[in-house]
Amino acid sequence: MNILVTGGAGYIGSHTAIELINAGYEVVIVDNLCNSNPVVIDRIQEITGKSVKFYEIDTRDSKKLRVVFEENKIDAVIHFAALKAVGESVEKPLEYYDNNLTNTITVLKLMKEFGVDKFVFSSSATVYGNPETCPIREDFPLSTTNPYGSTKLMIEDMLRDICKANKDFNVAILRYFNPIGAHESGLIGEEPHGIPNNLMPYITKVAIGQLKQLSVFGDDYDTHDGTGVRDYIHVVDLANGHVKALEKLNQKPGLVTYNLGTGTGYSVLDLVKAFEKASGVEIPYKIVERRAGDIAMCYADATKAQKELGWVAKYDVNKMCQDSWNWQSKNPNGYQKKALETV
Ligand SMILES: NC(=O)c1ccc[n+]([C@@H]2O[C@H](COP(=O)([O-])OP(=O)(O)OC[C@H]3O[C@@H](n4cnc5c(N)ncnc54)[C@H](O)[C@@H]3O)[C@@H](O)[C@H]2O)c1
Ligand SMILES: O=c1ccn([C@@H]2O[C@H](COP(=O)(O)OP(=O)(O)O[C@H]3O[C@H](CO)[C@H](O)[C@H](O)[C@H]3O)[C@@H](O)[C@H]2O)c(=O)[nH]1
Repeated sequence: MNILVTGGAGYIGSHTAIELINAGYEVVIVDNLCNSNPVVIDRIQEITGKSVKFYEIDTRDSKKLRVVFEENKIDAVIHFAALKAVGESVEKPLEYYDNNLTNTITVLKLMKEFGVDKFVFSSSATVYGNPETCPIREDFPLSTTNPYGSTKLMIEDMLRDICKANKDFNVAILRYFNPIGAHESGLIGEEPHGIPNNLMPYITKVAIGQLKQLSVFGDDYDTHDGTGVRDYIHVVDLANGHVKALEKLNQKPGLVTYNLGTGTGYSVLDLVKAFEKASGVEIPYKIVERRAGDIAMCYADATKAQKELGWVAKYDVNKMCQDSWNWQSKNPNGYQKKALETV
């Protein structure tokens, strides 16, 4: 089977491409590289020993994307391509609505035209807004607090409408919790531009000496140590969730929705301690004000994916920290430095 992976040069897409290839799928990647580096494609090939077709295309560009459907018999699409920074989405809402909605509609229209009936969508736990209780089940109420989250919820709504109207279309909405870690080779990982917004990349940048100390956003939340609690999940486990979702779509289930998380919450300070233990590097931190828009606690009830997909996260927080550090320490400047060195 040929799987079109949009955004496949990005953090989660690249790890998923590897797990798809390992599971015997052929992978076609489309990415405009707005948040990724072409070196990733070489690394995927190096890790898997298989070749990957890559098109540098903006998925909003229907004319160019059509060529991908013409040149390849696509059986299913896994749609990662999106802009994903919450803060930036508040500053640049139009760019977020344009990129995330337009590109999804363009992909879906071409799928309809070419008779492709399986679609896996990267959604986010952000669609649960500020949940009243944890763990969060898939049937909890949905709401959003920023334009990025709204794009995810709008696309989910669109997919629910499409599946109501077309009983032959199959969609897996996957709501990711907090992906961290990297492929254990250390060849691919997360490479945020500028100062990281997310906790784990910030920690690894402090560990490598590029940032002085971590700011912990608030220690007065109603959690076991006052700092925010999240459901961190190893990116390779998350990637495997996509392989399982594809298997499910082969059974033609219509629309299905799954949380992909471990079901366990760790606080900011828990993660700092786990990282220090895994890496042997001390992480200096200071407690600062809460970050606007943050919630106290967010972790999944992951039992639905376990029951219906036979998927369960295998890697613990120690492995997540080890692999994040392995990636960061082998690539202190991300892909750019390595790319120049290997020239
Ligand atoms: N990382 C997270 O914490 C997280 C959590 C929940 C959901 N998600 C979602 O998962 C998906 C993948 O996230 P990621 O962390 O790998 O992000 P990423 O930025 O590393 O990957 C996204 C990729 O999409 C590409 N892209 C963006 N717009 C495009 C367009 N118009 N045409 C072609 N390519 C385009 C980027 O260049 C990038 O390579 C996104 O949809 C994101 O919203 C991520
Ligand atoms: O420098 C930092 C960065 C983060 N945090 C704290 O660490 C926790 C995790 O923060 P992240 O920014 O890593 O992750 P979020 O849970 O805030 O958000 C991420 O996961 C969400 C899903 O749960 C959405 O997908 C969102 O887009 C994505 O950025 C929060 O308590 C946050 O306050 C810090 O203390 N210091």
